[in-house]
Amino acid sequence: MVTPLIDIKEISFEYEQTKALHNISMKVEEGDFLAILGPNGSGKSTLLKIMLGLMKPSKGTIELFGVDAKNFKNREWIGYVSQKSNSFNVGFPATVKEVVAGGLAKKTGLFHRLPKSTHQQVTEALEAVGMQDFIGRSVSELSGGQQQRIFIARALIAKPKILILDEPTVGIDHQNVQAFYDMLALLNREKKITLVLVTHDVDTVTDRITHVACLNQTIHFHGFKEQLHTMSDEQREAWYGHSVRKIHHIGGSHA
Ligand SMILES: Nc1ncnc2c1ncn2[C@@H]1O[C@H](COP(=O)(O)OP(=O)(O)OP(=O)(O)O)[C@@H](O)[C@H]1O
Repeated sequence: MVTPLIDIKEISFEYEQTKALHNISMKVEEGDFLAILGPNGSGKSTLLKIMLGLMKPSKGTIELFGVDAKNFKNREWIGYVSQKSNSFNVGFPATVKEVVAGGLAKKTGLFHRLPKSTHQQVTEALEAVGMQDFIGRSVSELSGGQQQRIFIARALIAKPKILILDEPTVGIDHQNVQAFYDMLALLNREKKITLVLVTHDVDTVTDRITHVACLNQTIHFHGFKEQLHTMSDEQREAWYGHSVRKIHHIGGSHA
């Protein structure tokens, strides 16, 4: 049997007074392009942070690449682009090359001279996100969508096997969101990078993903997006409340 990249077993999580996640079990397999969907406050960011090993569940266990998260050493296998990465400090005059090369800092150490091979690695990472022509530009001069691609390149340069993105299209204008998801789908298909993301772009993301997880404290559905129509109206409503009509079309149901 193939080992899942992430295996979450019966986890729960509370923030002091707030119950955020309850008894969640799910696996992320190699090659998945998984979108975690849910209303505001449904625990999506919390779940990502637990997947990343940044927060410990109050109950349950999580295995990363078959190893208990507590003992997992190969952190570079898991890339993360946080929700706030594209709110870049415009006063900080870093170039695209410097920001992307920063993704190697864990390997080289922040203050070591970067080896000659770095330029090639930066170029390859930028090519993967369609930003190779911007290598010498100042990051603060780029649009929100371009900055987000740069931060993905920064995560990619460390050669992760899985990339986790928290609402990556925040700050990207509507017409560029489609192209952004196309770029992610290409990373998934051609570079074989497993992707997990949280998003509110239900309409746009649906064509590109392979799997969906519907979260609202518990998992209401997790599987191939084509099977989402097997959820009953009651299940959808329990998951998403009043906005349920908005997401009716996923998985081929046209209620
Ligand atoms: N640091 C924190 N301290 C206390 N409660 C928190 C904290 N972070 C999140 N919460 C609460 O935990 C619950 C889940 O929050 P979380 O940010 O994971 O939801 P989300 O689905 O990512 O929301 P959104 O779509 O609005 O970003 C919410 O009720 C939230 O108010």
